[in-house]
Amino acid sequence: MVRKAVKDAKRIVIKIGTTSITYPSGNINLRKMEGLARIISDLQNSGKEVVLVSSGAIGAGMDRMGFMQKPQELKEKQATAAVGQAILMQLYQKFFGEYNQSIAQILLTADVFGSKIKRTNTFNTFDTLFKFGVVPIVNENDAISTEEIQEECFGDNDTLSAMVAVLVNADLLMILSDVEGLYDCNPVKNPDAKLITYVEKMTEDLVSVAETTDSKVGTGGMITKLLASKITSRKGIHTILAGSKDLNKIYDILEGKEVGTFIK
Ligand SMILES: Nc1ncnc2c1ncn2[C@@H]1O[C@H](COP(=O)(O)OP(=O)(O)O)[C@@H](O)[C@H]1O
Ligand SMILES: N[C@@H](CCC(=O)OP(=O)(O)O)C(=O)O
Repeated sequence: MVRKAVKDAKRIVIKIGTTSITYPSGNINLRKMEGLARIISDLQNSGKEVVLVSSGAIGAGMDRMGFMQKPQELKEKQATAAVGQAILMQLYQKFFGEYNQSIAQILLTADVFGSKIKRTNTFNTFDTLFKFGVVPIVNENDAISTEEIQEECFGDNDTLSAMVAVLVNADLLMILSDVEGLYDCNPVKNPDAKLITYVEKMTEDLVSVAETTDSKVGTGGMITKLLASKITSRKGIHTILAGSKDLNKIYDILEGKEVGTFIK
């Protein structure tokens, strides 16, 4: 029933993780990026306003530089992200361009959210892009911002997507990943894991079933997705955690169907 609220969502933040837009080999999953561009362009045509928060800069950079593992040194990670971010935007430009959908790149750093002036300026940019019908594509500015890619810091694009959802007064945050939603235990390790379809309130018990990730490219795993949903819930924004395997499910979600995990 509560999923009906999703049907009315006009302004939507969609976050896609590295594991979704790369193959396990590390190569870029062009079909996934292309599908995402087609569906988002179609949603725009239907009158929705979509922000895409896309990870994958480090993954795409690793692919281009021929790295099999994430570089260990911070400066190497940053350089890899700088290479990869340009590749990501080149591909998005191509795929969105096929549907005549304009896109914009917004690279954010954590300090933006802590400063009223920067927040206002950033909001004004988003708002103007919405007015022009442009899809903003957001990532952290990894080349200069150490918070996100340094191991000992707790920054990631799940949290970033929630902060963007709050900043732009979104109606819905959709976090797409390689798993279909929140399970009662890590489904990658437990084949019997059960999908939790509805969360009224994020409790400590639920957070405790979430683990990080064993992926070579993902950051934060399920923990950061749940923490992100806490940020949005506080502002009355619903979050859906769903799988990216079949991107057409984005339509089902927006029709109020029971897909993934709905977090009130
Ligand atoms: N309780 C859980 N339910 C679902 N996924 C979980 C859970 N605990 C840990 N995970 C892990 O979270 C991973 C998704 O996070 P991550 O690898 O960071 O993806 P992304 O790149 O999409 O952000 C899954 O592959 C899974 O291994
Ligand atoms: N900003 C980084 C991604 C960080 C991140 O949170 O990654 P992910 O867990 O794949 O969403 C990048 O573009 O590589």
